[in-house]
Amino acid sequence: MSVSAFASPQRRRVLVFRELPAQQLALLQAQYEVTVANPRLPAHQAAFEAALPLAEGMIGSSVPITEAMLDQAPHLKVISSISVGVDNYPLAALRSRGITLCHTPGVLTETTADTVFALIMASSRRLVELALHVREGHWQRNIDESLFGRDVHGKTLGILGFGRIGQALARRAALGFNMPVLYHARREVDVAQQAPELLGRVQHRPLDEVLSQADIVAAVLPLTPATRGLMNEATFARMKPGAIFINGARGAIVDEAALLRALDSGTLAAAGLDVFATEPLPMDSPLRQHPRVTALPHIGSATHETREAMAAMATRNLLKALAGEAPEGLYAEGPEPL
Ligand SMILES: NC(=O)c1ccc[n+]([C@@H]2O[C@H](COP(=O)([O-])OP(=O)(O)OC[C@H]3O[C@@H](n4cnc5c(N)ncnc54)[C@H](O)[C@@H]3O)[C@@H](O)[C@H]2O)c1
Ligand SMILES: O=C(O)[C@H](O)CO
Repeated sequence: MSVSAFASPQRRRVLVFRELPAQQLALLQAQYEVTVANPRLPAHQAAFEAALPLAEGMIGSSVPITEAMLDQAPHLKVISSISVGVDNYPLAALRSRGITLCHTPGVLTETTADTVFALIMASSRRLVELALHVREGHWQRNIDESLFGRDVHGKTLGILGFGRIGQALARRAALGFNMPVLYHARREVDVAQQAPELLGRVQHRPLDEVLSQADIVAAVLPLTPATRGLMNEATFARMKPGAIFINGARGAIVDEAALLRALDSGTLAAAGLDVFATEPLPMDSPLRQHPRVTALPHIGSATHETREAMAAMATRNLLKALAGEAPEGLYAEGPEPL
């Protein structure tokens, strides 16, 4: 991606802070003067900062937007995130400044649930480890039980967060793999109304019960002040000995040092992680080499189809919100603030 600006003083300005497909970029350029500058790239930082003072709209993802940036952007009206998670945005500051936040719920739900289920399979059946066993030439005779995995079908799945992705994950587990599902969420879901196919197959339980009864626990809830560090020394200690932990949410919901201790003490048999406290995962992170960790580079929604759908939705959101119309992906905090 190159830093680019298309000068025309009278046009309203939009700042694209992460790569956008050409088709979406063209839609923006047809109406607005567009600067493309990703502040995570040193070569783009100056252009990003220079674009803030006149920007009315911003679109992108994976960049923490700070109050200091908002201070530099007095004309900003809309931020359109190419993500469903909104933990990169200072929600209270946006609210108090009257800046609209949009996101991309729904279009990535099924793909992210696929990724989380893939991590469940990979961690339980040791798929990555055993594929490397073959690739690295260690398959010289039939494997013995030291390389056996654990069944997934029929095991109890605990889901932390039972919104769009949690319910899509429950469908895969309950309907496809005959797994009883326990879930922990801020409130009980009316399954008969919202997910009738899961009636009788999922149960809302307090966190402690989900942790102590599930064979596999998968986190798919947002990162908020209430969920930061949710999985820590005490909560890992409540999990079944030999259980498996999967994180498809955000890295910071986990105390990674406590996770490593739970793996090394034998409390956890394995962990499957798509997200980390620091991304990309630092070279010296022990999670990178741990034999019982399957680590992915934050690919929950990373398919061609889904990333295109997210970019298209985020672009529509930005155009609508800047036109003063109601965008499909308006981020609205629920009755309980995050
Ligand atoms: N790994 C990835 O690439 C990837 C992709 C998409 C989404 N995500 C993450 O998944 C999250 C969930 O997405 P979604 O579309 O299912 O959201 P959603 O809003 O539909 O569902 C969130 C669920 O979490 C629950 N929850 C919220 N705060 C809670 C708390 N303090 N305690 C217990 N439960 C709580 C809610 O009650 C709800 O059931 C996103 O916010 C994002 O961080 C990750
Ligand atoms: O929140 C999301 O949409 C995913 O994590 C992709 O960034």
